[in-house]
Amino acid sequence: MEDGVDHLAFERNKAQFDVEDMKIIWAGSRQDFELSDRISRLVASDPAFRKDDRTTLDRKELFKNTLRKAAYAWKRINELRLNEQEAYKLRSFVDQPAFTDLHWGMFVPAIQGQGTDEQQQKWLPLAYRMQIIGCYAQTELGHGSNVQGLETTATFDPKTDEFVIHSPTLTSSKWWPGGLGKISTHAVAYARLIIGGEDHGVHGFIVQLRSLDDHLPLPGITIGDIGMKFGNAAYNTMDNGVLRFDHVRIPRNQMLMRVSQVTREGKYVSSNVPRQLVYGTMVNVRQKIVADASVALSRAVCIATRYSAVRRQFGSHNGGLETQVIDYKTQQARLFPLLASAYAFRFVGGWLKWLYMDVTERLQANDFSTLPEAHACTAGLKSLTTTATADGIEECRKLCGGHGYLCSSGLPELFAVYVPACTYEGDNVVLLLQVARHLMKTVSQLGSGNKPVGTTAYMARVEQLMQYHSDVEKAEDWLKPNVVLEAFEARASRMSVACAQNLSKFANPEEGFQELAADLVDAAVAHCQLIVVSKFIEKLQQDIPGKGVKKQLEVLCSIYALFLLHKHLGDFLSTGCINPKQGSLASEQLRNLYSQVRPNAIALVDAFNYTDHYLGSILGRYDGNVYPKLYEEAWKDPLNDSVVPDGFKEYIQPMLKQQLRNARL
Ligand SMILES: CCCCCCCC/C=C\C/C=C/C(=O)SCCNC(=O)CCNC(=O)[C@H](O)C(C)(C)COP(=O)(O)OP(=O)(O)OC[C@H]1O[C@@H](n2cnc3c(N)ncnc32)[C@H](O)[C@@H]1OP(=O)(O)O
Ligand SMILES: Cc1cc2nc3c(=O)[nH]c(=O)nc-3n(C[C@H](O)[C@H](O)[C@H](O)COP(=O)(O)OP(=O)(O)OC[C@H]3O[C@@H](n4cnc5c(N)ncnc54)[C@H](O)[C@@H]3O)c2cc1C
Repeated sequence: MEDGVDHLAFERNKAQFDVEDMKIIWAGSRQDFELSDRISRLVASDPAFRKDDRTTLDRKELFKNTLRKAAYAWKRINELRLNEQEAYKLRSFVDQPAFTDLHWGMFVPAIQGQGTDEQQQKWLPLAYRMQIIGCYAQTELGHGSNVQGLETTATFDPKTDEFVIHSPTLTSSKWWPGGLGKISTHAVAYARLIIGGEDHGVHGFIVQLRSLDDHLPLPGITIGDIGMKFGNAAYNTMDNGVLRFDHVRIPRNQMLMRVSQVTREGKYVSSNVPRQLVYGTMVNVRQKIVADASVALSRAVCIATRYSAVRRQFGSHNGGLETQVIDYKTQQARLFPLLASAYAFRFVGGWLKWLYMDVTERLQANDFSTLPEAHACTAGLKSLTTTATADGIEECRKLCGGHGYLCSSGLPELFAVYVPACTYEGDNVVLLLQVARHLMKTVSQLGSGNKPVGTTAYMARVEQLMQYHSDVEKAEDWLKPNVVLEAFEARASRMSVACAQNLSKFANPEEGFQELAADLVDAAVAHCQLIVVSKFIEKLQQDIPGKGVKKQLEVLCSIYALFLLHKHLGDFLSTGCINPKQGSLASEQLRNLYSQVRPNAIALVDAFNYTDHYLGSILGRYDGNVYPKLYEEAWKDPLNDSVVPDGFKEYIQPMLKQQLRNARL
C-alpha cells in the first residue's frame, strides 16, 4: 500500500470466512499455495520483469523486450535451480506470451507423447536444456480445424532413407504456429505421410528449421512472422509464423513413431494404438487451457470487484457518501456469476487434470477405453470455459465503466491476450461438435447393453430423466444439490435425445448432423455445463477446512448453477424439466445469494492471492487507491512528454492560421 492506506480495509473486515484458508482451497493445496505465493512475489519484486511500459512499445521493441524477459527468466530458473513446476509458475507470472510457451507447452509434450523411447532420449535433453527451441507446426493457411485436410507432404525416399518435406501449394504453408516466426530452431511439423505414392494421413515430424550457428533458415526453408494481431501489445509479443518447405530432407528417424512406424524398407506399420493419439498433444493442451481459464477470469473478476467497491456513483443523501457501484443489484447480477464461474472453472480444471493423468496412465498400459471420454471432456470444457472467460473479461471491462477501457485498467490487454483461446487448440464450435458426436454415439448405444460411463453415466437413467419434473416448491429448494443436479441432468439428456430422434429422421446421418448442427451444439453445451455443476457439487462433498469457507463455496456453487439456469431458462422450460413458477423461484433465490456474497466479495477475490504486478491494473490494486494512481499514470503517457505534440506545427497550426485568415476576410 503505497500511501499506507488500505481503502478496501472496511470491505475486508466484513468477510465472514477465513481468507487464508480460502487461498489454500483456490491454490489446490498448502504446498501449491506456498509455491505460487513465493514465485509470484519473486517475479513481482524483480524490476527486470516490469510490464507497465508494454502498451507503449512498438512491435520490434515489444518483441525484443519479450526475448530479454524470456532469456532472463531462463537465467533465473537455472540460478535458483527451480524444478519444472516452479519454472512453469515463474514463466506464467512473467505474464507475457512468448515462444517459450510453445516450446514447453507443445513441442516438448509432442515429443513426450508421440516419440518412441529412443526419440525421447535423443531430443528431450536438448529441449530441456533449451539447446534447441521448438514449436508446434500443424495449422496451414488453408486448413486449421480440418487436420485431415492438411496438405504438407512427407514423402519417403527409400534410396536415402529420408523423408522429403514439401509445401506443394500456397495453402499448404504452415501459418500461425507460435514461436515459429523468428525464434524456433526446430518444429514438430505435421504432414501427410506418402510412401510409394500411397497417402497414410497426417503424422508428426521433427524438422530443423534454422541453423544452430547463425540462426539463418536452412536450405529449402522460407520462414517469417505472419504480422500484427488483435490488440496493441497483447499477443504481439509472440512470433506466430509462416513456413514453407521446398523438398527439405530429414532422416527417417525424425518421424514421431510411437503411434506408427516406417521401416527402412518403407513399410508402414501401425502400433496397436488408436491413430487419434497423433492428436494427443492437443488433448494435453486443451486440459491445461481449462485450468488456465479460471486464472484469466479470476484476474478480471478481481479487478472488477475491487473497483466496484471503490467506485461510487449516485445515491448521496444529505451530502453523505454516494453508493458503491457494487451495491447496485444489476452490478451484482453481472459480476457475482463471473466470480462464481471463476471458482467453478478452478474446480473443474482440477478434476480435468486428474482425468488427463488417469487417461495417460491407462494409455501407457495399452488401455484405450477412456480416450473418447477424455477427448470429449477436454474439447467440451475447453470450449465452454474459454468462451465464458473471454465474454466474462469483456463484461468485467464494462463493469468498470469508462476507466475499464484504459489500458492501465489491465482489462483491454487481458481480453486481447485471452480471446484467441476461443480459436486456438480447436475452434470452440468445432470442438462442441466433437462433444455432440460423442453424445449421439452414447444415446445410440443406450439400448445395446453398452453402459454409458464417466461424465455420460447419467444417460443410463435416461428413462427416469425423460419422466422427470422438478419438485421445487419454494426458493430454498433450489439450494439442494440434488435438485439442481437432476434438473441439469434432465435438461442435458432431453436435449441429446431430441437431437438423436431428429437425426434418425435423416436417411443420411452425416447430412442430418450438418442440418442439426446448431441444436447439437446446444446439447453439447448443456452436457458440458452439467459437468461443471456436478464437479463443483462433488468438490463440496469433500472435507473443506477453514472457518466459513465451505459455506461461501456452497453459495458460489448455487450461484453458478442458478445463473446458468436463469440464462438458459428457455432450455429448461422447453424440455419441460421445470415450470415457469420454478424458474422465477430460481431467480428469487439467486437474488438472495447475491446478497450473501456481497459482504464477502472482496475477500473472495483476495483469495486468488494475485500480486499487483500480476494483476497489472490500477483499478484492481490491492489497496484500492485508484484515483491518485490513475491520475499519476496518465502523465506517463508518451503523448504527455511534450506539452505541444509533434505534428502540431505541421498540420494543426496551418489549419488554425487558415481559419484565422478566413475569419479576418
Ligand atoms: C495455459 C497453458 C497452456 C500452455 C500451452 C501454450 C498455449 C499457447 C497458445 C496457443 C497455442 C495454440 C496451438 C494450436 O492451436 S495447435 C493447433 C490446434 N488445432 C486444432 O485444435 C485443430 C482442431 N481439429 C481437430 O482437433 C480435429 O481435426 C477434429 C477433432 C475437429 C476432427 O478430426 P478428424 O480426424 O476429422 O476426426 P473425426 O471427426 O473424423 O473423428 C475421428 C475420431 O477421432 C476422435 N478424435 C478426434 N480428435 C481426437 C483426439 N484429440 N483425441 C482422441 N480422439 C479424437 C473422434 O471423436 C472420432 O472418434 P469416433 O467417433 O469414435 O470415430
Ligand atoms: C493466437 C493463435 C495461436 C495459434 N497457435 C498455433 C500453433 O502454435 N500451432 C498451430 O498449429 N496452430 C496454431 N493456431 C491455429 C489454430 O489452431 C487454428 O486457427 C484453429 O484450430 C482454428 O482453425 P481455423 O483457423 O482453420 O478456423 P476455421 O476452421 O477456418 O474456422 C472458421 C469458421 O468456420 C467454422 N467451422 C469450421 N469448421 C466447421 C464445421 N465442421 N462445422 C461448423 N463450423 C465450422 C468455425 O466455427 C469458424 O467460425 C493458432 C491460432 C491463433 C489464433
